[in-house]
Amino acid sequence: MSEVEPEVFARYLERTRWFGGKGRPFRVASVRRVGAVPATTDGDPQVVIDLVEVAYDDASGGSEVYQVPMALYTDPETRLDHAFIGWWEEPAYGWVHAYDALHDREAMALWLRAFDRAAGSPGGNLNDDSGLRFHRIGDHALDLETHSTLFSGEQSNSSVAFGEDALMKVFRKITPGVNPDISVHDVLTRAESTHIASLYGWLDWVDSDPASSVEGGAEDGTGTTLQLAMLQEFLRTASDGWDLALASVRNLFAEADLHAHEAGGDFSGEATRLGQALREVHGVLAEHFPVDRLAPAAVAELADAMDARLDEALQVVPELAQHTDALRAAYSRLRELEGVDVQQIHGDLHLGQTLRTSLGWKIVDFEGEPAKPLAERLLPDSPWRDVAGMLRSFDYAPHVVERQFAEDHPDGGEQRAYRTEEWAHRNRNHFLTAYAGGELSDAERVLLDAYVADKAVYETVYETRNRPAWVAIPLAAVARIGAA
Ligand SMILES: Nc1ncnc2c1ncn2[C@@H]1O[C@H](COP(=O)(O)OP(=O)(O)O)[C@@H](O)[C@H]1O
Ligand SMILES: O=P(O)(O)O[C@H]1O[C@H](CO)[C@@H](O[C@H]2O[C@H](CO)[C@@H](O)[C@H](O)[C@H]2O)[C@H](O)[C@H]1O
Repeated sequence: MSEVEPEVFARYLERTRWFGGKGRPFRVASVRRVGAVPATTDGDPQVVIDLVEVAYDDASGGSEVYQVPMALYTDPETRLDHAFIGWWEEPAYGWVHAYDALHDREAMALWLRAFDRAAGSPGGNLNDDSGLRFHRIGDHALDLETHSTLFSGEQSNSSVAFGEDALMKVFRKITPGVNPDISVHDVLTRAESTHIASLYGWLDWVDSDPASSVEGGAEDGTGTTLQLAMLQEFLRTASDGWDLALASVRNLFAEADLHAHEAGGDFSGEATRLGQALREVHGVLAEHFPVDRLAPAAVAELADAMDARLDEALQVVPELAQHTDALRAAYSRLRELEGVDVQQIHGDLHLGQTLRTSLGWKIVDFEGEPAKPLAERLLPDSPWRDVAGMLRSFDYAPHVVERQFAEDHPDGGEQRAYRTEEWAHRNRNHFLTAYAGGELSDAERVLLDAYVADKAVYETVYETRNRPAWVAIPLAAVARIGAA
């Protein structure tokens, strides 16, 4: 048990990018020490992991658990001032200064060494008395001479690159049980899929305290397993698919007289390759995870779920009200289907989850939609949900650039609007044709239309909450569904 005052963590959480409860009234209900990363020399810092339970005091209520790994030093480390959490007396170590361990190269080197030692241990597992278990798969030899660099992007988790060799993602919001990012990467890695970053290992903690009842936990006979971190191949030649798409649109806008297929930086070849990559990944997932066919009653439930999501969205985005008939009609057509094939999918696919490397496209982040409960994210779903996510992204990219251009160049709006639709249409078509391998059947079209509508509604809520200036993009898509 940690001796830290809960307020210390509350103040720290509010300062981080990854805390999902910002803006909501909350309090730290409990702090639990799960263990220490094994030190290898006397000079190493103590690296400990706490789980911080946050309880919300608003109408929605509920609670969440966040992982806070810390590097503890007896003297202040000014190089880590930006990652300072607090100072307090620890029963085992005395007075310590605590820093977020993800910012500390010394602490990260210890994690990497623990993963490395797991590779040489029986079964690829390194267990310590506290219940921390480092697992390794494959035969990649980790480069222990590298320095760690914490990614600085807007992330719901925290990723640290070890040179150009490996990437460790530390999950921040912790839900008991299997983390699909690990389980899906595990399967795709063993199946030698060429469109993902290979999994090198992961870190679990087994909660063997009988007094701690963690709901939904995966019991393995010795306790409840919580998955804390994932180590994988670092894609060193990667460019973000979203950034590449934006660059392509900018090229098109800069060449006012050219069509999308004539402009430099045409994206359609990449869209085709992305469609092929997704098809391959879905194929491997279907081979290795359960597949099922939803009977009409279950398909009706799918339509009901979309209706319910729209009902909730209307509370946040009242502008949706004028389009509800068209949206509900798109969902309702699902009820006419004789069945729907479902399997393990990505669940939250968009261009920002794709990386172009010298060896082709890679798909990352198989955790599913962050806002959904874990049990829902683990359920098989239609692959057309992923396809719809990508189609929405091909719509977003040119509209985002169009908005940026409009700020700097008030003239030429009509032509840019034409170019925007041209780019979106061209790349959606290339992606879809490559994915489907030909014309879509009527049933596939119904499924795809429903998922596209559902995703656009989700996006209106996401943008209203996170980037209100962008809500016009998905709202326009919803309006187009109404006009079709
Ligand atoms: N294996 C990898 N190699 C290099 N960059 C990666 C790799 N996996 C993810 N990324 C990049 O790291 C960032 C965060 O990854 P992501 O898995 O989406 O994290 P989160 O779950 O926090 O959203 C993204 O910019 C992504 O492009
Ligand atoms: O990447 P996350 O899993 O956190 O997904 C969330 O954030 C995404 C934005 O980063 C959001 O995606 C939406 O905006 C993208 C452009 O920034 C666009 O390409 C996507 O098509 C659009 O949905 C995603 O919806 C949200 O879940």
